[in-house]
Amino acid sequence: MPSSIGDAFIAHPINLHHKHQDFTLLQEVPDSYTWTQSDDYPSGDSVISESVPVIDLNHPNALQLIGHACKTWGVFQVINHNIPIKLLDNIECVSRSLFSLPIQQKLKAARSPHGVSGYGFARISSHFSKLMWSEGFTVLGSPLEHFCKLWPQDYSKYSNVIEDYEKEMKILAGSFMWLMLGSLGISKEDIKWAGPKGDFKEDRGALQLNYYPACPDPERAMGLAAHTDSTLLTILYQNCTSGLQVLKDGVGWVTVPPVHGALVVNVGDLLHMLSNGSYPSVLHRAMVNRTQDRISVAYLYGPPNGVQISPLPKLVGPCQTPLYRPVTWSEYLSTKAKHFDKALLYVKTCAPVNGVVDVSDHDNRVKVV
Ligand SMILES: C=C1C[C@]23C[C@H]1CC[C@H]2[C@@]12CCC[C@@](C)(C(=O)O1)[C@H]2[C@@H]3C(=O)O
Ligand SMILES: O=C(O)CCC(=O)C(=O)O
Ligand SMILES: [Fe+2]
Repeated sequence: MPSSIGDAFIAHPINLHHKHQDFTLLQEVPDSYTWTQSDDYPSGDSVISESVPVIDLNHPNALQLIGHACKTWGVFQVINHNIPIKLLDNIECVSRSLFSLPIQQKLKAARSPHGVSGYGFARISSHFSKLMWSEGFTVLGSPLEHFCKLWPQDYSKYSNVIEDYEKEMKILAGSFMWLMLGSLGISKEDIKWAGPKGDFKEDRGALQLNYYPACPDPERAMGLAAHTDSTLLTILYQNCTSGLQVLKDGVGWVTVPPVHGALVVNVGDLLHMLSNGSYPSVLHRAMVNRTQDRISVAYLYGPPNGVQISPLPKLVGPCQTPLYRPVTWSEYLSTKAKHFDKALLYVKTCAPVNGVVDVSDHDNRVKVV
């Protein structure tokens, strides 16, 4: 099993046989980018009767509001988070500069099939037969190695912004951990790996820059297909073009409108496990726009290498068994790379008895039949 997230995909490299596209040359959506219902394409319009909560972190009841949003939606937007608007502007500028480089230049920093960092299709692309109308750049740790290839002259001004952003996001993500878990009655003593000061100093994150070019036929294209994040939590900055949608049980796809200066926070699969299923990891996707391009930056936050995530004992009733078995982040990423939307089933302690899933006898895992 992989021991760090940089190794998580070694056993499951992505081998896409499609060439990278220069979207600016496309006057129409090619067949390989045309999604239909059977490709998991969105049916109908998104719902506007309900909206994802926008929470002011200075509100006296912020903790309760966050807890409620996590339980009912698995996602919320936050304002007054103390991240300077200037830094959000700067990360958007760096992303725009990167994606507007010529395709040959971007490919110099291409992600390797078994790697995490670099330029390329979203990792989940290998689970779909159609291509997504987007480009991505993933940063794990320092962006220097790749940025030297993209901008041989002035890589440091770009990498400084990324490093500042990563630093701020890491601190913010640590605070969200306590806010999201605090509302479930979890305190600093309950999580040993939070470190002696409870500041989650050792935890780590990856940064995903996403670019969605304007699309001549947005109804038939998909920016980023529906997925849950394999994280504890994700903090997303989206620019002023809408595109993010979340699926709410019994309601449908709901657009998360950009709110100036706000950040979107969503529950990932690992926090869902830690909460013993109380918090859903929200299914989300990104749609594209006919006239405007769109940029988003996701900070994907997870536990340190080697730490096993399992339901917190306080959240498992005295007569219950925990819903999930312990897994490290890299083990889970590897399971996700192989089984995608079935990954959570594979880490369940027992299979549902509805006949969809069967317990395999030889490796003690769940087999989907
Ligand atoms: C730490 C992570 C989390 C990853 C894999 C790895 C690096 C890149 C992340 C994303 C970012 C884009 C959506 C996603 C679904 C994808 O394709 O790559 C994410 C995935 C996950 O959350 O599973
Ligand atoms: O672009 C968006 O709004 C969503 C991006 C996303 O889901 C991701 O990077 O994991
Ligand atoms: Fe996501």
